[in-house]
Amino acid sequence: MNSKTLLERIKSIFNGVVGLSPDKITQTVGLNIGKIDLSRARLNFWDLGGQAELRSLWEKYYAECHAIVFVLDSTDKERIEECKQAFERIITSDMTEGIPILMLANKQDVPDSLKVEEIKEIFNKISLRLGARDSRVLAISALEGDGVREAIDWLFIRLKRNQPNRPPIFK
Ligand SMILES: Nc1nc2c(ncn2[C@@H]2O[C@H](COP(=O)(O)OP(=O)(O)OP(=O)(O)O)[C@@H](O)[C@H]2O)c(=O)[nH]1
Ligand SMILES: [Mg+2]
Repeated sequence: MNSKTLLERIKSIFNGVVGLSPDKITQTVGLNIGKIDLSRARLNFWDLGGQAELRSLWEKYYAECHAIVFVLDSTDKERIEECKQAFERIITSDMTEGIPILMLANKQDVPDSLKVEEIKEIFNKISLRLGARDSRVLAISALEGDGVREAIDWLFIRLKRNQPNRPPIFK
C-alpha cells in the first residue's frame, strides 16, 4: 500500500529524474515497474497493488523476485490486522523461503503514525515464522523521501548476500 509514491521517490533519488508528483499518482490496479542502477547492478521493481482483491496476484511474482518490500501505511491503525494477515501469507509461502523481506513503515511524516517499535511489537508473533532470512523494519516517508536511500541500501546488501540462494539474472 502507498507503494507507488515510494517507487516514484526511489526513481527520483537514484535516477536523478523527477518522479510523478503525488497528485498524479493514482491507486495501483495493475503493475507499476521501475528500475534503478546501483554499482553495476540493475534493480527492477515491481510495484503491486495492495488492495485486498489484488493480493492473490502477488504470488505470481514470488518465483522471480529476489526480495520483497512490504510497504505499510503507518497511519492506518484500523487495517493493521489485515496487514498482518497479508504479511503472514507472504512469509509462509514456500516460494518466498529465504528471500530478504524489508518492511517499510511509511508515512512517518504524519505525526500520529505508528512508530517502528510499535509495528515490531504488533508483528512480533508473526515474525517468528520468517525463518532463516534477512528481514528488517525501517521507517520512511515516501512523500518526503526520508529513509528511502537507507532502505534501498539495506536491500542491496541483502540481495547480494542472498545471491547463492537466488542468483541474479544476467542480461
Ligand atoms: N503523508 C504521506 N502520504 C503518503 C506517503 N506515501 C504515500 N502517501 C499517500 O498515500 C496515498 C496512497 O499512495 P499511493 O502511492 O498512491 O498508493 P498505491 O501504491 O497506489 O496504493 P495501493 O496500490 O493500494 O498499494 C496517496 O494519497 C499518497 O500521496 C507518505 O510517506 N506520507
Ligand atoms: Mg500501489
